[in-house]
Amino acid sequence: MDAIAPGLLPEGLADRLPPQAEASARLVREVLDSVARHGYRRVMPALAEFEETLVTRLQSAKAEDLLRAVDPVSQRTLAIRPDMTAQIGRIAATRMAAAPRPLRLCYGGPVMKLRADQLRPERERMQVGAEIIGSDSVPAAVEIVNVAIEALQRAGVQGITIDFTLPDLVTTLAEGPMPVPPHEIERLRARLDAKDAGSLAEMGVSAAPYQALIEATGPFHPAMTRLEAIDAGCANGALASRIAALRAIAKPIGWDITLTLDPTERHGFEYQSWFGFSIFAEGFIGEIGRGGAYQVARADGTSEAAMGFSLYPDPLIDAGFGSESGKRLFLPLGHDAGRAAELRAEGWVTIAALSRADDAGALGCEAMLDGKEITPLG
Ligand SMILES: N[C@@H](Cc1c[nH]c[nH+]1)C(=O)O
Repeated sequence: MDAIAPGLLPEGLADRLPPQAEASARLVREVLDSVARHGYRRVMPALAEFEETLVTRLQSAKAEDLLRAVDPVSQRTLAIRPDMTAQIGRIAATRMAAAPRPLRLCYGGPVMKLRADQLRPERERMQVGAEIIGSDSVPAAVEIVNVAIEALQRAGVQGITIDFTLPDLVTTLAEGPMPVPPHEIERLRARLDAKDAGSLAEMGVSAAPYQALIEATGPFHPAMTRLEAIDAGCANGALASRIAALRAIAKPIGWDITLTLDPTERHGFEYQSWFGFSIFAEGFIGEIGRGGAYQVARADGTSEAAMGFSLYPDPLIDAGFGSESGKRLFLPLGHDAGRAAELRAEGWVTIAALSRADDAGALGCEAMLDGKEITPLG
């Protein structure tokens, strides 16, 4: 094998340099501060854990999608977390099993996937989010969606779109009022993913009623009207409670947020149940966040309802969110340390000379301390 060039990182991994490293930390901080005001308390799950505990807790990550290694210490396979929600579930089901419900927790940190996806080449991503453990009710969904929106808006994100989905919709219909043989469901879902009405028709009579679901996609209100028509027709009222829930979740959302519906969307919703949502922001390709209802498995075989959201803020950071350009002041050799401390307290960033060779301009300073005075640099 050839030697690795110095500074080369594996595909999909990258360092964050100034000023983005600081911007990333600031943005994560802003989101966490915003959710903390709603009573979410921070946990810091471990960076890696036993593969089986990550895979089984939510049926989320499939083992082959995890970055794994055999731990020489425990002789077991460890995996780097691909999604902190599963870890929050583990913590809630074990060490915080006795904590009162609903349990509100939040988190922020890097996660790692084995493979990049088509839209995002990076494998390591920052994830920040909040989870309610102990409820997946409509009020829990209302809170989670609104807390996510508020956190993004406080961070300055505009042009937010929330796309609602019903992750278990197809299974519910296929097992109930719109029956499809179990071995056909996957094929049906793939064709719905492709929004290909023609290929659905080719699947035969049992798949035909599903064509209407393709039409129930797009701006929220017209799409909901179409979903209601499906419910009144071939779904035989099986969706009534879901439709009412979606309307209740949508109701308090501000007019400045665009709402859409994509009832059969399942990409990224591997473990969510009756409700899911994706978050988009104007000018960004792909989602910047996602959330929904799910179940956390407990050791005794029972499960607990939960609801949460995760944001993936890296594209925002690349676009300049979170950056704050502090004014940089050069402190020459022998400067007045007391005055410099005062100026730092006023918000200046000070760069102290270590030798006569240090160049204020090259070090990015816009001013210099001259006695007690600030002198702008040309
Ligand atoms: N962790 C999920 C989103 C989520 C949080 N809570 C529930 N769902 C994801 O990143 O896709």
